[in-house]
Amino acid sequence: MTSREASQAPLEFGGPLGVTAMMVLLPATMFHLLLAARSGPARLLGPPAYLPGLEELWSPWALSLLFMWLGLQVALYLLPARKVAEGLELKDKSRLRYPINGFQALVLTALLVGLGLPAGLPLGALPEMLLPLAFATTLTSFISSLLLYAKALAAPDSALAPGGNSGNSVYDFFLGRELNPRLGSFDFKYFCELRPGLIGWVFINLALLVREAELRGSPSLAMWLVNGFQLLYVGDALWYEESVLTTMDIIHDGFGFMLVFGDLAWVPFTYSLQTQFLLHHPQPLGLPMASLICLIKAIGYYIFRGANSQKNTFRKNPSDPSVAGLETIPTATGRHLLVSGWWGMVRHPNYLGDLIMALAWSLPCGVSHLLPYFYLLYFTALLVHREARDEQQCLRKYGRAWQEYCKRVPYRIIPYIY
Ligand SMILES: NC(=O)C1=CN([C@@H]2O[C@H](COP(=O)(O)OP(=O)(O)OC[C@H]3O[C@@H](n4cnc5c(N)ncnc54)[C@H](OP(=O)(O)O)[C@@H]3O)[C@@H](O)[C@H]2O)C=CC1
Ligand SMILES: CC(C)=CCC[C@@H](C)[C@H]1CC=C2C3=C(CC[C@@]21C)[C@@]1(C)CC[C@H](O)C(C)(C)[C@@H]1CC3
Repeated sequence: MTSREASQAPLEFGGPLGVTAMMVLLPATMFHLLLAARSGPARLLGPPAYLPGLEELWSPWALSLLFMWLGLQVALYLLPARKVAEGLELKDKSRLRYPINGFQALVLTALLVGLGLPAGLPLGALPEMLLPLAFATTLTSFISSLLLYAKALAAPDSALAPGGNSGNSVYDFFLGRELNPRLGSFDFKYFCELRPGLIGWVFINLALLVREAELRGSPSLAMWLVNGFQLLYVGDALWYEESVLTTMDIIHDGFGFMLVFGDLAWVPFTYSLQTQFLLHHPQPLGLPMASLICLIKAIGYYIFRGANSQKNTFRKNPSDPSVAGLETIPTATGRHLLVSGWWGMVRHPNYLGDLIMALAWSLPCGVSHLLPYFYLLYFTALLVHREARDEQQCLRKYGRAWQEYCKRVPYRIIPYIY
């Protein structure tokens, strides 16, 4: 698509007004959740228990800690990788190369933290710093997005993202003008999508567990479960790091405020909401209920991993024995669409598995409060919207073959319901 064609593409997220509202509402929601989790009533809806002053939000220490963390993750990204993968073909027919060493970065970070703890690393003090850390990360996200936008103004047409190149500067700042901003071989979007925020989320969870042990003698079963489930999710994302190269975020979306803030701030500070809630609102959890929750998580993970792996294997090598027997329909592009197996059940089985896992992350927090279910509610909205965006893109890509697929597999995410 030329930049002129792209500028005529329909605007998403409600256009410039919609994205302006999101740039205010997303950080405001994140701070509301951080404050609500530590307040007595822990209300999801309604005004915050109190409004923090600037002295509670701004801390040079938090900013230094954030930069040390980003520096560590950059250093780990630059270490030799077990594999270098190629991305999908770009407009100019070239392919970018990406290091596959995210899991290694997680393990090395864990080793460093593990060695640091007996040497006096005050991990249990981190929960007290969440508010200033989130503030520093939000400021950093705004400034980095501005720098990325300025960099993109000088980028050639072929480097622009299909969506974020409308000509409206507010809209393009939010969606991101450039598809794959890089400094040399360092890829900002790929780095941010899987490293500082995702790995940061695991260590924020761990810090909350350590703090609970300091306060109450030992971590609760609920805290162990949420930590374990979310560690599995992040470990899985990094183990299968290469599959992120075919997601909408990497191949379609530019790198603007939405993904910068989403990756760096939203993921670590709001996805850890359940463990934040549990620190301040301990919940009793018996073994029978814990076993049931583990079963729900296992079912969700089975569907999520099965569906994602089936599609990735099929896209890489359709004659792989694990997918060769599946029924498919041809498309004019030469590619095929799966119509049996996981992708014959609903059109987004991976979303279904992800949503079931999201439920399992909230259940250990009991049913007395709505707050720990925020992730499930937000994630449902995000996936319903994402599914609609993906359908539009697939319809454009595959035309009649996509319509045929929709006829053969009429449900989007939940069999017989939606
Ligand atoms: N925790 C979080 O915050 C988030 C998690 N996620 C998770 O990320 C994962 C990836 O999601 P996402 O990037 O949205 O998209 P998907 O992995 O669902 O990929 C969609 C693409 O798959 C291909 N496809 C669709 N149907 C078929 C079919 N029948 N046969 C073969 N290929 C098909 C199409 O691309 P093509 O044909 O070009 O290959 C389509 O564009 C999901 O598990 C999701 O739940 C996503 C967003 C946020
Ligand atoms: C509301 C808001 C700030 C929107 C930005 C959305 C981002 C938070 C998400 C967009 C796509 C994402 C993905 C993951 C995390 C959340 C964001 C960045 C992901 C890395 C989570 C782990 C998964 O296994 C995944 C690798 C498939 C996934 C990729 C998409």
